[in-house]
Amino acid sequence: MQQLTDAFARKFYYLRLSITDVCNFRCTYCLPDGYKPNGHNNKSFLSLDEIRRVSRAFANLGTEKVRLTGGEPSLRRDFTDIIAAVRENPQIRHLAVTTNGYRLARDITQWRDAGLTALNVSVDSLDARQFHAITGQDKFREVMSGIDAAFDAGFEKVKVNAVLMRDVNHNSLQTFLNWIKDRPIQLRFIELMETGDGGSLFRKHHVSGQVIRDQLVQQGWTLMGRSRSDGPAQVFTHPDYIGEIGLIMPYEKDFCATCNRLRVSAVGNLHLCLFGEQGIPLRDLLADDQQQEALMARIQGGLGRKKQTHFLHQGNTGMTQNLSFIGG
Ligand SMILES: Nc1nc2c(ncn2[C@@H]2O[C@H](COP(=O)(O)OP(=O)(O)OP(=O)(O)O)[C@@H](O)[C@H]2O)c(=O)[nH]1
Ligand SMILES: C[S@@+](CC[C@H](N)C(=O)[O-])C[C@H]1O[C@@H](n2cnc3c(N)ncnc32)[C@H](O)[C@@H]1O
Ligand code: SF4
Ligand code: SF4
Repeated sequence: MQQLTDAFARKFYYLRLSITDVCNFRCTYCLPDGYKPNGHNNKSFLSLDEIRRVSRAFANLGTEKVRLTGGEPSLRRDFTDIIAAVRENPQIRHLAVTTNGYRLARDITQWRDAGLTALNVSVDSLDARQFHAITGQDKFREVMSGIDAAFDAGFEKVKVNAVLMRDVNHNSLQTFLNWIKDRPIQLRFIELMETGDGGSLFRKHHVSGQVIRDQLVQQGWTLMGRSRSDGPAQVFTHPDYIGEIGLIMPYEKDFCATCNRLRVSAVGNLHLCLFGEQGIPLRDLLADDQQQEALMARIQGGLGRKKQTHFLHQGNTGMTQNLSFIGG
């Protein structure tokens, strides 16, 4: 087996697999007008067998972690079967999902039993009204009980994502800190990223994670190390807190130097970067088991075209209109 490696000697251990574009939330920074079908109907998202084949190919190329994302991945009726199918590969030791949390309370035990090992939930505000205003859904309490249900189901840690927005939640650090003081939650502030649809929101609300980092350091938080299949967050800990704080700062210098992940969209295109071009079609090689070698060769070959960084500083968001179609 040859580990996936690009022209800049970065190695790829982590696949982010989108399984649907559909979402039931309308987050202001992602799908402010809600999900609109984009030329393909729901049936055209990767089938369970196609997901099985693509995850097998990546597993054989050294992938040790897969994240299921979307749209809202838990909207797939076969979501539990998808978890089990990806876990058929023993090389994939970590299987995570990123979710808006609306199905957690009902289904998390089932997902864990099927082989889910890690959970990231998006919660931009701890104020129910503000949560509603940001997501378009009055479901703060349901999502909170979903997180409790995850601990009850045996998850030792839950990661929570909050998109950092000026004049929305950028002054809420203390509220989040109080929340994680006695809870094993890694609360991550994600810098708002510009997308094709989100230019004006970005200009209005983008704020650097530096404002949070300065406060953390001042209060005695310290930076932890990262392992090879971790996401890009800088993670901080503090002796008085059970929880942790993560900062995802894609505009910071050298953010892309440690890129360790590739993406496959819900229609089966390989994306070399979150802000890249159209993607390399894999789907014609996912129809049966006979084409695994060709599939692996195409993934490996495509990787040669991966660029060193994103081009967000130049205002170039690639073809990424919003993050729902590729899963962030
Ligand atoms: N620019 C950029 N942003 C990323 C990248 N990976 C993750 N992000 C951002 O971080 C958000 C949160 O990612 P998650 O899905 O929670 O997972 P993660 O933090 O990457 O990974 P884990 O460490 O596995 O939990 C994504 O939705 C993106 O907004 C990346 O490679 N590039
Ligand atoms: C696209 S969503 C998909 C999974 C699921 N629907 C959810 O919201 O967790 C993945 C992550 O992307 C983040 N995200 C979406 N648009 C973003 C943007 N413009 N800038 C930064 N993060 C964004 C969301 O907050 C969420 O944590
Ligand atoms: S961030 Fe997630 S929950 Fe919010 S609209 Fe986008 S895909 Fe849906
Ligand atoms: S922006 Fe692109 S190159 Fe940079 S870390 Fe993210 S996926 Fe990798």
